[in-house]
This record gives sequence, structure tokens and C-alpha cells, in this order.
Amino acid sequence: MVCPEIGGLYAITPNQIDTEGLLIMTEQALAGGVRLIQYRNKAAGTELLREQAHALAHLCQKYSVPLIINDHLGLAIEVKAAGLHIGQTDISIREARYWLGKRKIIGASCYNCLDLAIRAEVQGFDYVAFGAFYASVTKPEAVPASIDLLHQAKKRLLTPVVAIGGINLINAEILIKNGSNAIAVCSTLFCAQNIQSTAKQFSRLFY
Ligand SMILES: Cc1ncc(COP(=O)(O)OP(=O)(O)O)c(N)n1
Ligand SMILES: Cc1ncsc1CCOP(=O)(O)O
Ligand SMILES: [Mg+2]
Repeated sequence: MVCPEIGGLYAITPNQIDTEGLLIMTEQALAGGVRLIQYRNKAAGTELLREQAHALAHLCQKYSVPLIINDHLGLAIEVKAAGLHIGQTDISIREARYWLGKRKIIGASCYNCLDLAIRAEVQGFDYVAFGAFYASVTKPEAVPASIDLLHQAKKRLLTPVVAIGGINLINAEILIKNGSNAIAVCSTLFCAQNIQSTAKQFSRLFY
């Protein structure tokens, strides 16, 4: 499936336990032109995940920006999110598609592996994500991916490509020039002094 919604700055939320703070930061990112939000919180328990996902769904609706939930299918269904991001150790696309239906966005982590992405396209994922392209403070254990992988992916795939991992305002340009449809960013965006202006600067790289 070719999905026109996947492009531009894709914000990955940080492990924030203060919901009010998370909403303030996310709203600044949205005001700066973020095109997709992924709710990812590896530190939250079930109740906090539910509270934050509901609050983010409401906020994203206000800005008409799709909210993608990381890992948790049930949560994506509960908050009527626009989609789900799944890694290789998460649930299968078959199960995710069965519960979410054709109209939701389902993204796949393909790490540094073109074969995974080719398979993901056949299986009907809406985007494939590669990375980490650069050292990530959010996920230091992520496997490194090369720019050459982007070239190969663009030759072989129709599915939009998302680049992730240690992306900042300098290296983002290289990833975009080499074929990334979207760049997924957590720390450079959410640790910025001015989140809105940082989001704007990332967004401008796409036009
Ligand atoms: C856009 C995007 N790309 C990759 C990932 C990583 O997903 P996964 O491999 O499942 O690891 P966790 O994020 O769950 O730690 C992602 N979340 N988003
Ligand atoms: C979830 C994930 N997968 C690979 S790197 C990463 C984290 C991205 O965050 P940052 O932009 O802070 O490196
Ligand atoms: Mg995961």
C-alpha cells in the first residue's frame, strides 16, 4: 500500500512521566509543523500509558496530525489512533491489520536490513523505518544503519521510508537528500531549548 501521509518530520515522544509536561512539549512540536507523532513511552505502566495516549490523541486531533502508537495494539484501538508502529519482536502485521483495518497506518522497524523492508512491503506495511543512522541517546543499543541502505531501499521499494536514530538539524539533510520520506526524531526535538522553532527548522528541510 502506498501511503501519502508519510513524510516530513515525525516526532517520537520521550519517556516523560509528567503528562502535562508531555502535552506542552508535544503541542510546541505540533505548532512547529510536525507531520506525524509517535507515542513511545518505555517507562510508563498501563495506567499512565492510557492517560497519555488519550491526551495525545485529543491533542493530535486538534492539529489534524496522525498519532501512531508504539508497540501497544490495544492502546491504539482504545484511543482510535491513526496507526501503530511495530518492531520485529512485537505482534505480527497480520494480527495488527486484522484488528486495525485497512485504513490505519502500520509501520515496521527494519533496522539495517533491506530484506526485512522488502518483506514488510509485501506484507502491506504503510512505511518502513531504518536506523539508527547516528548514535542515539534515546536508544543507544540500536544497530547502526548506513546511507547506502537508503539508496538500495529507494531502488527496491515503493513504500515510504522513515529514517531514525540520532538525527539532528545537520545530519537530517543528508538523510532527506538520500531518499528518506520522513525523519523520526526524539531527543534533538524534545530536548531543544525551543521545541517549536526546532520543529520548524526540521520541517523546512523538506521544502
Ligand atoms: C519510526 C520508528 N522506527 C523505529 C522504531 C523502533 O521500534 P522497535 O524496534 O520496536 O523498538 P522500540 O521503539 O519499541 O524500542 C520506532 N519506534 N519508530
Ligand atoms: C526508537 C529508536 N529506534 C532506533 S533509534 C530510536 C530512538 C530515536 O530517538 P533519537 O532521535 O533521540 O535518537
Ligand atoms: Mg517496539
